[in-house]
Amino acid sequence: MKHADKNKIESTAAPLPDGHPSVAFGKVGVLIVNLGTPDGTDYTSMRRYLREFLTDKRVIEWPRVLWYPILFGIVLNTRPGRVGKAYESIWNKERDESYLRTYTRNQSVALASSLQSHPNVQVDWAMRYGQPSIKDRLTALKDSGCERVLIFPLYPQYAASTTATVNDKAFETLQNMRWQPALRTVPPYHDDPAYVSAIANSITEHLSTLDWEPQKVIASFHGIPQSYFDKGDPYHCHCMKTMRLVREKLGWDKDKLITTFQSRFGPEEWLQPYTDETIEKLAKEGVKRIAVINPGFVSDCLETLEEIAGEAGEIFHEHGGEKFTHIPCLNDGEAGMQVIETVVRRELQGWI
Ligand SMILES: C=CC1=C(C)c2cc3[nH]c(cc4nc(cc5[nH]c(cc1n2)c(C)c5CCC(=O)O)C(CCC(=O)O)=C4C)c(C)c3C=C
Ligand SMILES: [Fe+2]
Ligand SMILES: [Fe+2]
Repeated sequence: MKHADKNKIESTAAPLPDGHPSVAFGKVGVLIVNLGTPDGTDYTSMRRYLREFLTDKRVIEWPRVLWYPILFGIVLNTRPGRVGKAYESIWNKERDESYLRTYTRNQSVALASSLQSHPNVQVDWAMRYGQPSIKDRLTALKDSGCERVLIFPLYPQYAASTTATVNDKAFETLQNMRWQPALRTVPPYHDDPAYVSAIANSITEHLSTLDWEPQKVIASFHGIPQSYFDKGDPYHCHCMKTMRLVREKLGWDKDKLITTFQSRFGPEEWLQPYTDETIEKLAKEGVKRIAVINPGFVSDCLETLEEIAGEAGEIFHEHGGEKFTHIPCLNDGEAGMQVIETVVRRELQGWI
């Protein structure tokens, strides 16, 4: 037996004695998890989703006594209607769901297919907020015989408000299990050569489809409050490292590829430079052609389709910009699946 085979799950069990409860075993689970999404764009669905999201202490770290009166008194009364309209504009009407859900499901199906040569591996998907929940899918994997489960938070750059809260939820689910599966969590892969190449290639491939060349390419990441960074969150460093590597891969200089942060929420200062302000400034300075990419988002969603492809494009045009293009996320395409499969195969080493 090769060294790496020692940890593999062998199904050499004898038949169960009479009266013994039936047990499923011998499998390895992979659970890919993205942020979440409302079930519908109506007020009730939006409120339920935002409530689950915005009561997460990993997302809003303010003391509850200060935050809850604002959340329940103002935010959850005003935001569901406004954000519901934004979701409506990017809703996948064919499936009556958000694209984030569509892409995440497709990624799970494609990953399962690429791991077909390992029949004991079972792939599933979940959302941190909304459905399908981490609790339900992790329990289903365990019940179907997964003795080992790899949790894959679909965020290349680690942030406590994304990666850690997925892992927290998975471990919280285990707290209620008598017979827990062994759990592994996927580390950030912001500097993985497969990911860096996929982002660099997606830029060059997209630009080759245009009959114009952008003067600037903006890499816009979701922001976090500056105070989270000051407390030690590595997110900013991960974003900056990703973009240094992408720039090196492309052989571009610093002026051509700019890193910015979007999606501010609340009155605090967030990571800077802000995407909207940068785009406005560039347009005012006379830059006429830009492209924007969202390397931190594995799948297109509200934040990329509405906030960037929609709103950011409008800001650019309003202030004198002429040509604007949004470079799509890797989604469930071949290059994106190559990244997901590479990371999963590496993290499953010793288990398959
Ligand atoms: C303080 C609040 C928030 C922090 C911190 C935050 C971090 C963060 N979020 C993502 C990825 C996504 N966020 C999305 C939507 C979204 N984010 C917040 C707030 C914070 N995010 C809110 C309130 C919302 C909902 C929309 C809204 O009300 O504005 C999404 C899109 C989901 C979809 O269904 O399309 C993603 C994805 C990251 C990566 C991140 C920290 C690094
Ligand atoms: Fe967010
Ligand atoms: Fe740093």
